[in-house]
Amino acid sequence: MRKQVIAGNWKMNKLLGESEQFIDEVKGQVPSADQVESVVVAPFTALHSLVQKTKGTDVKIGAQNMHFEESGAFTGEVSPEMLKDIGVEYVVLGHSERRELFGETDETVNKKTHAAFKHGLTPIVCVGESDEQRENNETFTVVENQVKNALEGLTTDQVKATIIAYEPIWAIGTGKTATAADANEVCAHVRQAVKEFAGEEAAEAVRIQYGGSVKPANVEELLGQSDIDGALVGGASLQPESFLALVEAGK
Ligand SMILES: O=C[C@H](O)COP(=O)(O)O
Repeated sequence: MRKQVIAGNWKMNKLLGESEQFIDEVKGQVPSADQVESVVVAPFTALHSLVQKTKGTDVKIGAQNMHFEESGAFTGEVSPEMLKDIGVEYVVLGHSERRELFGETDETVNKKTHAAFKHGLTPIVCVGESDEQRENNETFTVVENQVKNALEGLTTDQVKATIIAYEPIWAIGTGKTATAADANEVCAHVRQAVKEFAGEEAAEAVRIQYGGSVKPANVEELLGQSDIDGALVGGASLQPESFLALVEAGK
């Protein structure tokens, strides 16, 4: 049985004080990390403080992106070592908004995934199709290629430790959620792609989240699906009570 992982991706929201207040409200309320992984993926500006505030609690902290290089002339970027140095444990890679708006590619996602493991960070690798690709019945091909390109060169153990987030672009921030059955069908195809790429053991171990307008009203049905092992949540993760409802559903 795979442990569910619920990650709240705040995107470009919350000032430092708001971030700290959120953690103060949830850190003693989330279920044990033995039951469900509760991850807050905050802006860079809050990461150090939130890591300090969550030490010894069941709340884990993640970053929304990072570079793959160790250091150098990459203005505006943050290195894997910088995240590890302040105690960040997870990093979201290849989010569709970074692919669409900031030129992220399968190649850079793969380099970043390798860099994450090199520095002891758990990658949450995002894949998902556009509305047009869905209309053209290209969903399976798109996500399969993104998965295999992201995992290229990883060891079996690294694949097993990777979290893959299936996020249909047309469901992100739109209020349109894939039906649980449709989401599960694609997540099962992602798992099959992992099996073909890295074998049965890796396919059974890898955790696959669904993301795209997840909220307390629909999370139970989604997490009850055979091939969905968690959720990557945007809007509904910004409020403490909503976030707590989401992680409770993951127990
Ligand atoms: O990273 C989170 C996804 O983009 C989903 O965002 P959303 O829950 O606001 O649709």
